[in-house]
Amino acid sequence: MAEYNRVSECVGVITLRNPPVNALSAAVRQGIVDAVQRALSDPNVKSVVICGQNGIFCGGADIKEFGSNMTGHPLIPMIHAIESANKPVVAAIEGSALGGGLELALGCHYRIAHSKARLGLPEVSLGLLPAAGGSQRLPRLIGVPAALNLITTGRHVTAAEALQLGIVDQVTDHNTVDAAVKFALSVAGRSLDPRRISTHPCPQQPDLDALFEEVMQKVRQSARGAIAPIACVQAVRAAATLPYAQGMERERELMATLFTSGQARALQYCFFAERAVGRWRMPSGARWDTSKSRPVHKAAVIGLGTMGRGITVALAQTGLSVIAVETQEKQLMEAKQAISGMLERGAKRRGVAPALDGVIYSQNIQAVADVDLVIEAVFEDIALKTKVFQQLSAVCKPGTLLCTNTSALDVDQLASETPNPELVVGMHFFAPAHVMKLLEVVYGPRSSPQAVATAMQLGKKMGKASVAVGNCRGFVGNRMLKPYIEEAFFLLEEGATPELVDQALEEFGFPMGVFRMSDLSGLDVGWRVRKGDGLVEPGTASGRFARIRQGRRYSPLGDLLCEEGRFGQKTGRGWYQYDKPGSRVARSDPWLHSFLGAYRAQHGLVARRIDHQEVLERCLYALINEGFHILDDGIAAGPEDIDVIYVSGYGWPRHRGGPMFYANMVGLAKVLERLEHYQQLHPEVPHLQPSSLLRRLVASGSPPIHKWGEAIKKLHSQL
Ligand SMILES: CC/C=C\CC(=O)SCCNC(=O)CCNC(=O)[C@H](O)C(C)(C)COP(=O)(O)OP(=O)(O)OC[C@H]1O[C@@H](n2cnc3c(N)ncnc32)[C@H](O)[C@@H]1OP(=O)(O)O
Repeated sequence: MAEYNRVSECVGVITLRNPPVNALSAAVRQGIVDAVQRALSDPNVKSVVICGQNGIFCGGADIKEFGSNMTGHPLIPMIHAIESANKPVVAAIEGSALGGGLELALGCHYRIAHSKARLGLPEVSLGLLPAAGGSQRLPRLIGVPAALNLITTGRHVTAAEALQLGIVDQVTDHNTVDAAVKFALSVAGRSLDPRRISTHPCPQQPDLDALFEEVMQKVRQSARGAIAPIACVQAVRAAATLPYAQGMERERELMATLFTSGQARALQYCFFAERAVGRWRMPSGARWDTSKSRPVHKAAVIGLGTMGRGITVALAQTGLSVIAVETQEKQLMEAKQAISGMLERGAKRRGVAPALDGVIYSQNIQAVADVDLVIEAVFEDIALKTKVFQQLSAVCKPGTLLCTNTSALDVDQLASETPNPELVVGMHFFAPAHVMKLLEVVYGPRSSPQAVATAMQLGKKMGKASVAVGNCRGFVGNRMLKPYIEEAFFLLEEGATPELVDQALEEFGFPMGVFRMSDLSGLDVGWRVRKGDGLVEPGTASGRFARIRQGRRYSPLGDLLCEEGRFGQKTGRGWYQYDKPGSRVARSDPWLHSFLGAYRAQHGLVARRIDHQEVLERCLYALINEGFHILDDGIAAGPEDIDVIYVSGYGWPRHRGGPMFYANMVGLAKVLERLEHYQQLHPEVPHLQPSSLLRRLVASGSPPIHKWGEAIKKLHSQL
């Protein structure tokens, strides 16, 4: 797992071999220890180079080992042995040096990086801190402010930035191992004392206390309940204020707390879940590894409203050539200006040239005749979308993939209106489409595996967390959101306020509670949908029966606010009040509170005290319950798909892993018991009726989340 060779007579080269990322598994650690010993005891060897096979130095500790009892040679003494070696050790960094990989490099006396290499300490994103001495060595090497920035954000830096910060000693465009060997030869015999980072004091920093206070405040604010960023600040503070050995002790204590925390488990689950969703599969048996995607060189976007503009930008930024179509000249000109601005700002941020020439604007749908893929993003209206799809079928060359950007419409119905339904898939983007990470790729029963593979591949190219899901009302994300929002409305009827509900959800970790979010996205959006569903009734009927519609409990609160013209931020009034239309700072609104009081009186509802626990259980367990229905229906292939959707697109706190992971952490039996409890209290609310899959999983002993797939298969085969 670590190969040892002698080159140029006197340089020992240690190559980490553990594909795909040369993670520091127990076998690799042992291999390094043995090879270092061999090099140091060989009198012919004057210096040592450590590198990784296949163009990647090291992706860090083996995250898979974290879930088990870690055995084997520990990382810290291994790195210490390298740093205290009496022969120079040079790290030859190609590809990535991340986490434990960079900590290993920091234990070396010199670091040479390829110009395309990326370096970082991303442990914080796994709920950890760089606890193989990284939190103590990096501040000593590059100073406290820069180290705090890297360690608390986990961001990766380019080789150029690493050189500027002083993390690496040299950057090369050529063969990195050759450069490192040459370098190792040149430094053989030099004193190593100044090169042992752990022996350096931290560079002096004026106003250290003020700096730490400021950073801690910033981190607490952005962490939204995550504990690792705070521990990272504490560890760097130890580096700045304590001798190395004591700093290491503090690093160890902080790591022990993080390591056993549920948050680290949740974040590591997210890491693997994000990769697992790329290995999509459909109920038909089609899979990612047996379905070939089609090349997409040229794409088109139809409809340049907010979504179409964002999608055009996302496509153009991947280097694709894009035809952007809008039939009205004025709208086309406005869109062109807006898209160019977005491309320019994006390019400036990324330090590249804007892809302005990549977009061709047209009023004529004929312009898309030779594209490989079209994304239709016209208004959310099935008749309009059908018309556009029929036009596209007539205009596009044979085999062009037709994608619809819809958040709720029936993808299969749309497909059935075209001569080639196998070429149709949904691509549900989230606004703003060039920023938001999530993409639901929606397949209907007739979508071909190739169409799904192509949309998934395109999503990956756009840097999206792309999740393949089946076709149903609301797909996965919005379908689960419905019971969540309905429960929040019911809680208001029963005595809660928007402030109380939002506070409970924001303390849980959502960036915005349900009512602040509703004010941001516009109350009229849901109103329109409810009207379409025939749920909105005019008038002021009172009593319980006025709140039973289509056989189930219904809260008209949102409709009543819309009737008052309260659409949220855009009108300056919604569940909260705002200084003026478009303003973002939500303030409590006395009008709303008296409105709720009058509403309850009208309907004979007596307000009761509702606590945060009830808010969380009612809103979150209703949402999770729908997740179980979705799994049972085969709309999502596994819990990971649902969790990636919620973490990437719906603000579910990442350190809680996603709704299905959270249910697993809370305990399925507990979730079931609370749903049964609330269902007894509210029998007219079907979404509180526990899903049969949840019941069956509990009855089969609540298997851990990574075994749900097997359990679901077994349970289905028994039906
Ligand atoms: C005492 C504690 C000391 C140290 C703590 C640590 O070091 S924690 C680990 C810190 N390292 C990281 O967080 C890096 C994680 N990996 C990545 O960011 C990327 O994988 C990387 C290295 C940039 C490569 O990206 P790429 O897009 O090329 O590949 P991909 O992400 O799809 O990964 C390929 C497969 O490798 C698996 N993998 C990646 N890193 C690790 C790892 N550190 N341990 C175990 N496995 C890892 C990844 O899961 C992929 O496999 P798959 O089967 O598809 O899940």
